[in-house]
Amino acid sequence: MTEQYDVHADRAGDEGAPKASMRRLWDYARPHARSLVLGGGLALVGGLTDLAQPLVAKMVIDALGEGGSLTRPLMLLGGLIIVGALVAASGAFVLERTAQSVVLSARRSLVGRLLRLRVAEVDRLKPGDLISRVTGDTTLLRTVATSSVVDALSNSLLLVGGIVLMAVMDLVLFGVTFGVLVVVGLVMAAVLPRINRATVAGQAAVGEMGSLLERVFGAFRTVKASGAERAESARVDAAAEEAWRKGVAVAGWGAFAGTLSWLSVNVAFLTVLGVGGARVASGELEVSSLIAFLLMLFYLMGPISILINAATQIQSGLAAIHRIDEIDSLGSEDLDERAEAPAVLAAGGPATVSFTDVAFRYAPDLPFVHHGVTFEASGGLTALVGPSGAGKTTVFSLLERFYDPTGGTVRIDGTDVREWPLAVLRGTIGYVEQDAPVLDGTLRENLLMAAPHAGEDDLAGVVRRARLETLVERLPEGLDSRIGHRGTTISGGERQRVAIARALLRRPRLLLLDEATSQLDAHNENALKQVMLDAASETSVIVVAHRLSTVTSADRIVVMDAGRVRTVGTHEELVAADELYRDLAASQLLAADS
Ligand SMILES: Nc1ncnc2c1ncn2[C@@H]1O[C@H](COP(=O)(O)OP(=O)(O)OP(=O)(O)O)[C@@H](O)[C@H]1O
Repeated sequence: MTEQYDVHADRAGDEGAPKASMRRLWDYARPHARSLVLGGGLALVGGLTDLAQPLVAKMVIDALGEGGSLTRPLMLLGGLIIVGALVAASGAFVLERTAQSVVLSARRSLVGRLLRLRVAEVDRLKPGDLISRVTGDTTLLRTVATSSVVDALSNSLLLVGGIVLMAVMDLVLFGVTFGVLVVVGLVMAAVLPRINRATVAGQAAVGEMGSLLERVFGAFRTVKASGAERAESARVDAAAEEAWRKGVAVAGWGAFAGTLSWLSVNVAFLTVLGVGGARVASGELEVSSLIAFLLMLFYLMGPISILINAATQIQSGLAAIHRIDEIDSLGSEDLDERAEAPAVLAAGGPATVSFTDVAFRYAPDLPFVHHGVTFEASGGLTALVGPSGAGKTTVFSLLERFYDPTGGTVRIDGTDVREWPLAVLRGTIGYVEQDAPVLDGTLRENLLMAAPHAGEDDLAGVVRRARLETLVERLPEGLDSRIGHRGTTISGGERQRVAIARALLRRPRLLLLDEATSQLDAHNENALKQVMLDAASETSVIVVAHRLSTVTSADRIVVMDAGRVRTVGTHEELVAADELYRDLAASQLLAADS
């Protein structure tokens, strides 16, 4: 499925310049406008004091020439330097703090969006790449949305200020300098898009590395058992190398732009020195004016290189925003927990479920999985049985609204699930997935995940109902023991009962239980059967049963085959009347029990 991924890390680099605009950059910066203005203002004042230094230096030289006192101009120069440094440092701190805040809000909003993505979207994505967007791409925003924008604005002002002063000082020398600046501008216009493209491709390669690592750690034992460490690490290496290549390209273009502008200013310096020297010799220009002009030219090297640097960083920021914004274009869920449930849904007691002519496929380019599924389940224990791939687990996904049907209607308590507020719908259902995942953390955290406010009595109750007492006793710190990454320290059967206890703690009106195919021994199987029957006495339970032995006493058994409901009945009725069920029962040595 991952092949269809269209927010595709590795393709982003081929798409030309990212579409994110300066306006989007401003969207990130706007909430911090006040700190930006403060930080930028301080930085600008710091810069202006620098700008004033050549003028004061001219005063010093003039005073020297006229034999006047040096004390005042020198004190003025020293004061300017100290005040300028202090003001510039405060500005830098305010801007850096704001930059961190921009990253924080970008991360918060991105994480919020990611967790609300529709399951169908996540099916197509590479989680490792998504993680790199939250961790890596947001980091690129750090300086861009603040310092770089401020640098670009303030140094443009300083540059313009410097140019105007130069024009006032001497028009001929100004003409020479201006010509050089035009050349620098043209070079930058050619280089920036290249930096932009290389940055996007570099970030995409970093995302690809994340995806590959996630793939390895998702099946770590299999990778080891297959002796595939070397091959897998070669894949990650290749992505890392691609990131390196693009990073080097960015560095290369950046260095080229920087050097060229530096060279140009030096050429301008020499030309101004030559032309200016000739004009001083002919008496058209004072020596102090030439020195001040040259100082101004050198001073302008600062704003020019900062501008070039800012422009380069802004390209990286735009590339990051492009990747972050791609998440926005994906389908997300409305999980408004304050949404009101229709009156009928507020009812208690076991929920009723009905599927009416439901057709469904996972994606438009995939074949149909359900071809008109119709059945009802109200209270008690309902079992879904049938060959692998018949579409049983898909029934649960449609009830949870992980996906919406392509045709037909899924109803709970007579109301189309699409009309339920999503949070209310999922609050009504307890869902135990087939591989019953547990999250890294303590047993208690795992149980309380779906019902954080449940009390100790409720907790003890579900531990008892899910037959978890022995596990709790065995674990060194009872409920507060860590059960590890993916439940590595507990058995498959225990994991499943932990998942059931978690689901029961939510007091669901409908419990969906996808039975594991192979994890249970006879003891665990019997325990599971008892847990299911207990739960079915107070709520509706639907179980996808791979072992008929666990569901022979179900109130109704729905036999599914190739995306259709073949028949519905009790175990005895089906053994008598349905050939497929009889075969399934016979293959599991159950027919004789009936
Ligand atoms: N997320 C998905 N994207 C695309 N196809 C899927 C997805 N999940 C399941 N399928 C396909 O849908 C079909 C039905 O899958 P489903 O899991 O509902 O069957 P099942 O009856 O529960 O099978 P099993 O008994 O093996 O668990 C299968 O062919 C499967 O490959």
